[in-house]
Amino acid sequence: MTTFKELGVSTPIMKALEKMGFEESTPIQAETIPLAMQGNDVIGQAQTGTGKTAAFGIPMIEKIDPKERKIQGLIVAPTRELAVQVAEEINRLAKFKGVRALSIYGGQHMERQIRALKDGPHIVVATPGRLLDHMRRKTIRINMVQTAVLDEADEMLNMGFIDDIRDILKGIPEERQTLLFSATMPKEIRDIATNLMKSPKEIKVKAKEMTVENIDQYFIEIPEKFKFDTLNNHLDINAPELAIIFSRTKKRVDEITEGLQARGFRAEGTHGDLTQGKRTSVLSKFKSGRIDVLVATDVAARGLDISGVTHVYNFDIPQDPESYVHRIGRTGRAGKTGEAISFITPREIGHLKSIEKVTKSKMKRLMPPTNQDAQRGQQQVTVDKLTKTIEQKDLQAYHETANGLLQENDSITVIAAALKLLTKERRDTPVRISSVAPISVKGPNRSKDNNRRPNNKRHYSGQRGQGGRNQGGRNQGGRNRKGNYQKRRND
Ligand SMILES: Nc1ncnc2c1ncn2[C@@H]1O[C@H](COP(=O)(O)OP(=O)(O)OP(=O)(O)O)[C@@H](O)[C@H]1O
Ligand SMILES: [Mg+2]
Repeated sequence: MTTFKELGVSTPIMKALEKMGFEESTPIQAETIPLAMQGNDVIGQAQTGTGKTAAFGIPMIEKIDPKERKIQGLIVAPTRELAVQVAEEINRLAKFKGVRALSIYGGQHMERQIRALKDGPHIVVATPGRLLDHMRRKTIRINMVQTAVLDEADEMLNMGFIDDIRDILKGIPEERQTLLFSATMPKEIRDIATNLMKSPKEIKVKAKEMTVENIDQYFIEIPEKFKFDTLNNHLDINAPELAIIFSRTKKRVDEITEGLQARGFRAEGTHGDLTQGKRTSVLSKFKSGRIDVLVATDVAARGLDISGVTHVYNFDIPQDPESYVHRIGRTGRAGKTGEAISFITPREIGHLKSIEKVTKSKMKRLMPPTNQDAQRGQQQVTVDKLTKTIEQKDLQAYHETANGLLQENDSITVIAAALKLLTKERRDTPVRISSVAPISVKGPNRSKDNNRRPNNKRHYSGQRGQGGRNQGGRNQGGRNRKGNYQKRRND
């Protein structure tokens, strides 16, 4: 392991790193920082949650002259939440150098942003659409930018942001340095990226698997109509500290959220149709633990770093293996462990295999828990809580009352009553989730909801459902689907 000092990081940033509790660099940081500080263009690929933000953030901050009140660094990120988060991390890193980062994104008041831009930030973190808006209105000056970063580069290039990115980069001096980062980088996307850069150095942190090994990956084969109750049972058994449930459509996100609330969970949903204010407030409630379950579309799949996320559920399996990697990467970050559980309908088993092939990791099969399992699981959660309290040994004040109770009842009854009181009441409010077609290779365009462009060049050909009705055996299904997956990549 390499220390940041060994990487040539300057004193003010060292001070910030110490405050942030970063003792050693992560592999992507150890490889990127020196190369980027020498001025190289870099394509950096490393698993989710391994510190890519600081890997590009530190060399960017190092190059900035704090006395020059002009935008010298520009970071482009695919979602608003991510832009905010990256700006926060940059500000933490840059605090003692007097360098300031500002996030700008759609859905926020233009006037307020313009005022904030006039305040002279050194670094701007922006979503592509809003940044272009400012460029066209000439309310942002990026002609002094020396370093440009595309975070989640493949995501932005993949679905039609390529022209936007090109337009953005055209506004920046040619002698700029360009850094491009993501946990996934399909070859074709990397080729596009390379065209935007000057003989980039490629850093790929060697890993056997695309996913980090501290995430335990499971799948449950389950027909569509049983998914919700299975999710309910699973949440009861696992009692996650924080869980994210990914679903394919905004409508299903709303329905799952309402269903979970009706069953007594503290859950809220987020997707691209909500106002920015709502999205921000849901996320901050989740971060602070005021809700335990976040239901989301892929808008929350990329880059979000929320500590305490112990479980990720794919209520619907995503179309792309890359999306799978990013979704499950919301847990198991910075060396912590996590669990990812994907619900697969029987027709989607082939798709599961194709995801496993690309990610080079295996999901273990879990049997769907029964209601009885859930009940037992819930009681276990209570028992664990009781045991913890017993271990704390601070119970003297209750002894007399306890004795009194035991004189009138037998101990089993008393404990059973305590367990009952402490166990979350299971509700069986009926919940109906409208159905969706299973993922099929020749399925519809992948429905993401962050400002996809209509001129999306990558699309699935064929009719909805065809591939999914492939009745071939599991392996055959996998082969077919993989074949189609590759076709999509090449079209
Ligand atoms: N050297 C380090 N030591 C300890 N913690 C670190 C270090 N570098 C980064 N972290 C922390 O690890 C977490 C994940 O970092 P970050 O969000 O940059 O990951 P990422 O690689 O960009 O992941 P993703 O692919 O999901 O975007 C953050 O909470 C960050 O503060
Ligand atoms: Mg990131």
